[in-house]
Amino acid sequence: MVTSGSQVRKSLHGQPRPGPTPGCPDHAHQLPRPRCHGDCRFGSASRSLPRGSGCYGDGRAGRRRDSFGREPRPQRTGFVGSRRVPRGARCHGDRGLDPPGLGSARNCVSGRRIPGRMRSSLTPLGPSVSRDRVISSFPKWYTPAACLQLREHFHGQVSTACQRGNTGTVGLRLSKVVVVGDLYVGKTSLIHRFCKNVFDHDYKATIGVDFEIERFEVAGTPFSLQIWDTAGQEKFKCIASAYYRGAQVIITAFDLTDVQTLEHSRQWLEDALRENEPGACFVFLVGTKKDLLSGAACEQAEAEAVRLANEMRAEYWSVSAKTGENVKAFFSRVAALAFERSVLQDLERRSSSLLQVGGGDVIRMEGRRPETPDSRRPSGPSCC
Ligand SMILES: Nc1nc2c(ncn2[C@@H]2O[C@H](COP(=O)(O)OP(=O)(O)OP(=O)(O)O)[C@@H](O)[C@H]2O)c(=O)[nH]1
Repeated sequence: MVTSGSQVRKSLHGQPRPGPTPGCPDHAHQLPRPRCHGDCRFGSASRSLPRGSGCYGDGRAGRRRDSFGREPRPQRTGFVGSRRVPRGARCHGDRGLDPPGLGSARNCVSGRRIPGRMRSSLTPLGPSVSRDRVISSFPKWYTPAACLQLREHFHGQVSTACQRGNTGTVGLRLSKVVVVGDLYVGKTSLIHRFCKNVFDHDYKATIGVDFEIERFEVAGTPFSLQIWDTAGQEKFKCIASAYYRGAQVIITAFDLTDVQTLEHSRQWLEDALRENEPGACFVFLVGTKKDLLSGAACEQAEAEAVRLANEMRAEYWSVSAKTGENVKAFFSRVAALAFERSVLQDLERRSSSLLQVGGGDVIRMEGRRPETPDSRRPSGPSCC
């Protein structure tokens, strides 16, 4: 069940707003071309934009004005059949949408598809990412008691590949991050704190899904995360779950002050994993609203969460969207782990395609295959 654009999209006063829902294939012919004004987070004209993601940059650089000299109206970075509306707002949609994946990536100037061969040889251009999105050393875990990897430096093959600029298409692809969890736990607040550095005290329920794209520079290589915010309300679960597929990272959020939301985390993770290949996703368990707890209460909540994180084979983090505590460090860790896996997978893909000779024969491998996080992952519950 998915909402139709005209049914869900409402003005601030609750009046239906005509027009298509960006990202909806049914309205594809009516959608404006993705916009890129050179100062956007996608960078220059050669960058790919998901269809319908009207991009006016991150607000730091000059914006293009219309013919009346007006500033463009602020756009949601990735609006996909969803809208945050005041509590109690209803969703009446009933159609299915395919999440816009890489298949719909377009050249942001011409709107034409970039042929695969050409895309792989493109070097990202445009402005560099902001300083706090530059990751040069491997970001540390929150606690060694529940972490996905204890190493504090990049994998040797990844460092070498980055130094030689041999990271294939990694810099041009997006890694998908899906954030799930009960309603009101603070998923949207966490994403907005990181992507926009804002915090809103008012609760507005997410309907369906929404996404943001964040550009990083990891070990000197451009890298982007597509961060999907999903609705926690049960009645929107069927919409949100359609977007779980193809995730490289699953973030299960719970409210540190509400133990029930921690108990529900396991179910959220199961639902998200069901839509993905086994072992394909990094899993994080994130306790939100850390500012509301202190001392013994905080320690107790964290101890319970660490226990569950180990059962879920997840990395644990406590954060506060209100104060911003640990938010940047957390997403840097997510980006570094996702980047490292992407580079290793790319190396592996390229080495196996080199081994493939005409007629499908495969030459026996002489050296070691590049190690992937999956192949290194222990089978026990703790992955540290
Ligand atoms: N004190 C405090 N409040 C927070 C924090 N994060 C979120 N909140 C508040 O918690 C409420 C819910 O936050 P949201 O981000 O809308 O929650 P959500 O998980 O996205 O909710 P759904 O969209 O319904 O799934 C809002 O009133 C926020 O202001 C935090 O770190 N500290």
